[in-house]
Amino acid sequence: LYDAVMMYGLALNETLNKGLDASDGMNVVRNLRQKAFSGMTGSVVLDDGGDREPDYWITDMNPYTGYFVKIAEHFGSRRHESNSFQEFRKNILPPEWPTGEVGHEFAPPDTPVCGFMNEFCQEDEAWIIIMTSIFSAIFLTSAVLLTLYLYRKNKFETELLIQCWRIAKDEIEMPVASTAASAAKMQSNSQLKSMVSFGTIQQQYFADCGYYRGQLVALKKIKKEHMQLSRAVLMEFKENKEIIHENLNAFVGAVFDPPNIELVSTYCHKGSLQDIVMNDEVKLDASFKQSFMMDVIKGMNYLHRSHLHSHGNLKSSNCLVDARWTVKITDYGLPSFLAGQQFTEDDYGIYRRKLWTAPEILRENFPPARGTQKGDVYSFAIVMFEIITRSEPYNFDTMTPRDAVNRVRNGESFPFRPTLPSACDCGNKSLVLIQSCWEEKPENRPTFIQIKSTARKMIGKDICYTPNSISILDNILGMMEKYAYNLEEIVEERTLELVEEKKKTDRLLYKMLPSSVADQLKAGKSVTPEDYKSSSIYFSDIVGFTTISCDSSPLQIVDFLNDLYTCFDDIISQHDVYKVETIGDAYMVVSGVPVQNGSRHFAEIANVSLDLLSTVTDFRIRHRPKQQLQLRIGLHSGPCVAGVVGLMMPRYCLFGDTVTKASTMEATGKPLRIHISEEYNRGLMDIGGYDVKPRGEINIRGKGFIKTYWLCGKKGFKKPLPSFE
Ligand SMILES: Nc1nc2c(ncn2[C@@H]2O[C@H](COP(=O)(O)OP(=O)(O)OP(=O)(O)O)[C@@H](O)[C@H]2O)c(=O)[nH]1
Ligand SMILES: [Mg+2]
Repeated sequence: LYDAVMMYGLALNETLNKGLDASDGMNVVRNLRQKAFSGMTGSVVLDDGGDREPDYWITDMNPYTGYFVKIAEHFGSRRHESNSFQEFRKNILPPEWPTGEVGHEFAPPDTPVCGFMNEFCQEDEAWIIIMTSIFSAIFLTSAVLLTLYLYRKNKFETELLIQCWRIAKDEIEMPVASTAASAAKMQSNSQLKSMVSFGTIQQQYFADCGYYRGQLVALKKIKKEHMQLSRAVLMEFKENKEIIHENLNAFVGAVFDPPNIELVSTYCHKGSLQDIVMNDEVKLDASFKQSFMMDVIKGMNYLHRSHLHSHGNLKSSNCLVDARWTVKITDYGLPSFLAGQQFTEDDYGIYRRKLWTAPEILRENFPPARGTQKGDVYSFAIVMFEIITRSEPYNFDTMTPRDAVNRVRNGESFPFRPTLPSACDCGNKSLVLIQSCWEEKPENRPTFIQIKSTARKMIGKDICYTPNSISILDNILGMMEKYAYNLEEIVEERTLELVEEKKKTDRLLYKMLPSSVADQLKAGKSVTPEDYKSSSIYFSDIVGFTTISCDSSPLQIVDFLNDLYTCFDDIISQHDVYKVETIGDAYMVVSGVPVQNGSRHFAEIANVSLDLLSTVTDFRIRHRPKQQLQLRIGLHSGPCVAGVVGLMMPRYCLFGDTVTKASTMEATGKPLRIHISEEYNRGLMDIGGYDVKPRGEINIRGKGFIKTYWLCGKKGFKKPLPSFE
């Protein structure tokens, strides 16, 4: 503080001496430069900038003794007076550095390489960071890719080694007897047919089948006794397992237990396309054929775009038809696995296999194991020919398969092919498509993508399908819907007819039996006999009917009785009476049964009798118009029992003495007269208004002499009646 006050005092004095304003700090500070005085801390020297040049010395700690040793001195006060460096800086001892080195030459730089604020190294560092990041990214990516590659390779190899396609023979259960029989039956229809069609084939194939994990599978025996599972074969199995498409028959796996080697694939219930198209019992319309064609095209299109690239053995026996009528192509892939089979077929069989092979492949000494895509298109043309014509490609009655194959191979000036029909139910464009597919030059044949689009257009135009729904199932469903709708209408119609018929039957039943009785019988109940306390019974008979019958033909009699009883029925329908029966010329009517009517039955029966008698007076027999019909009527009243007798032809009958007596009244009466009993007469008298005359007493067998009466008319009865004189 002393030195500071001194310094300020000197500067202030000089400012004032110069006549400057001392209240301006800058003036005072400017007079502080280049000053020297002796202060409390020694000599104080200020340089041009007003900074103090101090005197000091530097000590260094001796690491061995632990004492500080003066190694240099600095005399700031002398700095401006001396000309040589040594005069104001004096090195006493060389400095010893923390590195162990001794001497000024080992002194660390006064400024760090990258500067105190890293200002000299910034650009370099950014560059290094960028480069480091790039290299790290490249390294990391490569490492990830390498790991991925190794992982996939490892996985692939593991999968190859695991052999997930491999099936142990005992994992396949043979179908139990009934299932096997039905499976055999399912096939035998088609297979048997194929045996007939290809009568000259010596070996008949039947697909063996079994159950693998509950699924019905077809087993195909490979004709090889020894075989190594090479890497190529393993790869092929893996490839086949990965193929999944609606129109490619699923490859389930293989039994590999040499000499037993079998391929296992999903079983198709309807057999092969060959079996179906050659079976006359299977009716195929155009839509079915087109659906088959579309299925084969879709399956092949997928196969050609898959890693399998081509089929190489496309033929109708390798197009299977499943339970839903979908075609599924089979026997694809596995070229190395299938190569070298020992076929035991004869010449016929060997050449038959080649009917689907394209001419350029037939000409090759070593045909490609997988075939070619264009070769598949040729095979497809032959399959399509078989579907459309439902016949074999060539007529083997006139030529052998060997001839046919040789002619195709030789490439005649007009290439030898199956003979196409002039028209086709699937549309004539199908024929054009077939021709383009079996072109001699492979490059002129279309690809399956082109075939698919042509077929879609063709089918879309010719047939009712829309291009997006070309499926036989859609077609069948459509047909079923229509059928169901139609069926509903038919059921409705039939129900109405049934109701009408039932009404007719009911009407007939109600005519034959009292409605209460008919209802009971309809309900399946037994009819209990009913007791009636009071009823009136009418009996009538045609006088001389036997004579009339003898003189007439049966038909005339039927006509006559029909006329008469229709007329009678018409009359009785106007009264409260019930017609019980007609037996020949006898006519029986009752009142008060089956519906009781108190004592009204006396009057009802009397009225009916008078009406009938009056009608008879006018009635003319059709074939004997001059003859007067004579009716004998007897009436009686009393209790009776009514019931139904018989099960086959149930009849409503009346029983009791009243019935017998009424019949007797009729039998003992006279022509064109109404003979009534004493009991009945009493009832009539109670009602009154009837004209009744006593007949006197007559002798009735078993009853003795009884009083009887004649009913001759009724008050107010205007209809004509015969004379009772
Ligand atoms: N029902 C039914 N029959 C089949 C099945 N697989 C094959 N078949 C029948 O077995 C017969 C013989 O088949 P394969 O042994 O493959 O003989 P191929 O098809 O004539 O000739 P390649 O395939 O060349 O060996 C076929 O014609 C079919 O009728 C199937 O899943 N279900
Ligand atoms: Mg096959």
